[in-house]
Amino acid sequence: MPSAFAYLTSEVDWCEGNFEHSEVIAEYYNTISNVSFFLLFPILLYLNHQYVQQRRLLTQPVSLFAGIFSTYYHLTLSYVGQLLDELSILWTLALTYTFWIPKCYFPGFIKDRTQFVCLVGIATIVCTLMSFIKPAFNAYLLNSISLHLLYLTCQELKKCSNPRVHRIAAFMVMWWMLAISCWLSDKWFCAFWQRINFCYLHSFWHVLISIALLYCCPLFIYFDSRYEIPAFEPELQYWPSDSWPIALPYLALRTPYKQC
Ligand SMILES: CCCCCCCC/C=C\CCCCCCCC(=O)N[C@@H](CO)[C@H](O)/C=C/CCCCCCCCCCCCC
Ligand SMILES: [Ca+2]
Ligand SMILES: [Zn+2]
Repeated sequence: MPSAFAYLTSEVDWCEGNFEHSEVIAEYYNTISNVSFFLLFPILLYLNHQYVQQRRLLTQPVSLFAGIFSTYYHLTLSYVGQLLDELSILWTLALTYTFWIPKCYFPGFIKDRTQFVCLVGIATIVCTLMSFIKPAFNAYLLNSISLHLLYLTCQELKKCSNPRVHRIAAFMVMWWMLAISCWLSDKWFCAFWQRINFCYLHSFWHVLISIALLYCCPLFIYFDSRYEIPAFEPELQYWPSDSWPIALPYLALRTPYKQC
């Protein structure tokens, strides 16, 4: 029986041909496209430094682990690589949920954040154990979390008339839809993509979901700051400037309201 660390032992093999461009890298483009995850964290940290200073909180460092393990997974297509890839995403999402879900979205039977942390902890442990049984199924489960994030976004948008916030949410949804279409298409229609010799959709997914997160994170920290740091006025802005055709959204915290 091959070791769980051995090449090509993972349950899922993506559409890109294996060892086509290198003798050591199983899926070349799927591996190098992970660079987008490594760029994500420093960009978010740099742009949203005011928020980080105030809240002393940003779980995005964990997205670096997602990048490292995703690189290892596509490089080897090993069973351990697949597990680490999924578990790093699962635990990043769990951390994000425990810190950022506003209290008003807790289930009715939950009284405070401590109880909510316990609930998320139990769900995460169950999903971690499930990963060992059927890692391929867990990938669908992880993607379905995006639907819950979408629901939360809709609920928050109902309470907010700021057109900038609505615009950033619309861009986030657009990038996410492009990303998820690539992920699903690579999985389900691989025979078609092989026929036309274009098997790179999973690497497109890596880049597109990173772009979606560039919109998702400022948006969610904007919602969070309205609940948790009411002394500041949050404002979504674009770097380097609003007028540039390509610009990155970030959260600026305006000077505290004057207290009488
Ligand atoms: C401050 C608020 C932040 C909000 C949410 C941020 C959550 C960040 C969580 C995790 C980082 C995601 C890193 C993705 C790594 C993907 C690696 C990968 O491609 N793995 C595949 C195998 O190679 C695997 O099949 C993929 C599994 C599914 C991953 C699902 C990730 C969902 C991330 C949520 C994105 C939300 C975007 C907008 C939603 C409307
Ligand atoms: Ca492959
Ligand atoms: Zn991947």
